[in-house]
Amino acid sequence: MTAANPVFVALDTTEPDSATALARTLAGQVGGLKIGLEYFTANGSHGLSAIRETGLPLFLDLKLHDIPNTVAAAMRSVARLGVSITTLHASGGAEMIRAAADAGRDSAAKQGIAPPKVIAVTVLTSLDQAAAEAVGFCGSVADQVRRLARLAQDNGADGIVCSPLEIAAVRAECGPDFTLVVPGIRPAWSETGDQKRVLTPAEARDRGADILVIGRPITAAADPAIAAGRILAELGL
Ligand SMILES: O=C(O)c1cc(=O)[nH]c(=O)n1[C@@H]1O[C@H](COP(=O)(O)O)[C@@H](O)[C@H]1O
Repeated sequence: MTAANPVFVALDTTEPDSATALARTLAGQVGGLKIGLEYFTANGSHGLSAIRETGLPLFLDLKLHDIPNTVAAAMRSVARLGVSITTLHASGGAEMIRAAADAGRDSAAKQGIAPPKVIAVTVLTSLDQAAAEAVGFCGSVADQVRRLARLAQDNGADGIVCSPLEIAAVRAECGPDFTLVVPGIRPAWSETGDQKRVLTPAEARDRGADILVIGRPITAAADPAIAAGRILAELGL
């Protein structure tokens, strides 16, 4: 179930003007726009209006992680914003995931709008094996991702976030209809930065990613439209 254009660009900035300008510049090239903590904490839900005008699907990446009652309440508000995708941390546990997924669907239904896909973050792509062990994850990162993917699917999440390296393991565990959102995407010509578990856009797509989340390789490029065009060409789009 790979989207026609799987590229979602991460508009990681606090500035509404630059986010909007970038969104307009890239609107004809990408499949969607991701707004994260950096932007949302600075601008709140009002900051979404101008970006929404591009007409592209919005992915509101807040990575909720708290007790079930708190996350469910936050998810009710997120679901009223009319975004297509949102995130929580799978490590918040079964009850938290279930409460959030149910709350999002109920809240959207009351508004008569489609619910956001609830996507559970497994092991952040900025963690390598040693860093994952240091926070107490046991076994290999791939095993931990697979375990959290199973927990997420069993408790009503629509999909997960994982690095490109775990796509095959999660597909085998969760099947073809579970949405795999994949950051840690680095074209051969771009810097890795703080990302640890990375592959190129084409490698991630070929392994079965549904959504490729790409930030700095596009947004920090001298010309973001040219960088996006290069990535689309590598994907054959
Ligand atoms: O949930 C996410 O989107 C996410 C999860 C994860 O494990 N790793 C990760 O990088 N992300 C997000 O994906 C984007 C990656 O940006 P770049 O590293 O600039 O391509 C950022 O907005 C991160 O917040």
